[in-house]
Amino acid sequence: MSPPDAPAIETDGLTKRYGETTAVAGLTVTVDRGTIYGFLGPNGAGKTTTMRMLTTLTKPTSGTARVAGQPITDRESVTPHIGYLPEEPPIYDELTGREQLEYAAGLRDLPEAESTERIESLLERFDLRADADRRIEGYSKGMRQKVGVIQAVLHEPDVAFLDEPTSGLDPRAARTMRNTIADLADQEMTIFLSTHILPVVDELADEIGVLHDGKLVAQGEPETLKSRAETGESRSLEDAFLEVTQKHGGDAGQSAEPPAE
Ligand SMILES: Nc1ncnc2c1ncn2[C@@H]1O[C@H](COP(=O)(O)OP(=O)(O)OP(=O)(O)O)[C@@H](O)[C@H]1O
Repeated sequence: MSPPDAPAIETDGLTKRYGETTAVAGLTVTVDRGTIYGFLGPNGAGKTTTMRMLTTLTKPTSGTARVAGQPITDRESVTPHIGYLPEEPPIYDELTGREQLEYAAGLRDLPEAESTERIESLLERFDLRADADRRIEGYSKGMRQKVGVIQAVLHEPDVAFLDEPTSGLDPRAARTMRNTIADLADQEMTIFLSTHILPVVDELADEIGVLHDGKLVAQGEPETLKSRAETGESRSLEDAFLEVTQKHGGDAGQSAEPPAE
């Protein structure tokens, strides 16, 4: 169990360097339990590197972090508490969708009855039941994405790290994804959500952090970020994003184009 009062995520000066490149520079953030944290930033800002550190896949160069109260240096204690959907979901083409999910449940030591029930209900929810016994090699990008997300939350982790969860999904599936994320947060799961699709973050996030060149350049509730400090007048999240990433240098405008869902 994680300590009951610990924040879901707590980082202090988290830094990652690759040779001359500083991918993440002294990141200090706190994410409360049961909230949805929208993690934004232009291409190359350091979002994936941050998520890889928080999921113990990459070691920080310096700084510390705790996820579900566990230090990220202790991989074995962090892993049971987290789920991760990376940009390319780790799935086996030769398995069927259902076999892949059963395999993922097995890795998490989920009791069979519980995992069967959850797998069936998530397959149903994502409209994948009819294809669940086909091999993944024949799946579309969106179907693979659905399998990736289901396996990231199947074991009901305390914290789910989702990198572009709506990528490749048609509008109906993207809506199912957004509703699922909101439901999971209602059930006290913390969602660390990275996406370039700003309306998704605007709709879902309780708190937003904007990363630029490895540094956190803005943080707050969506409404706060959207309100202009000088006049109090509201602007779109896209305008706010462009402004904070422009102010801190770089050609943020290029990277803020929302990709098609
Ligand atoms: N394994 C690596 N070796 C060297 N440099 C790396 C490595 N991984 C990331 N970087 C560099 O670190 C910086 C941050 O990359 P990262 O992938 O974390 O950005 P991102 O915000 O996830 O970008 P995107 O939105 O394009 O996915 C980039 O300059 C990238 O080139």
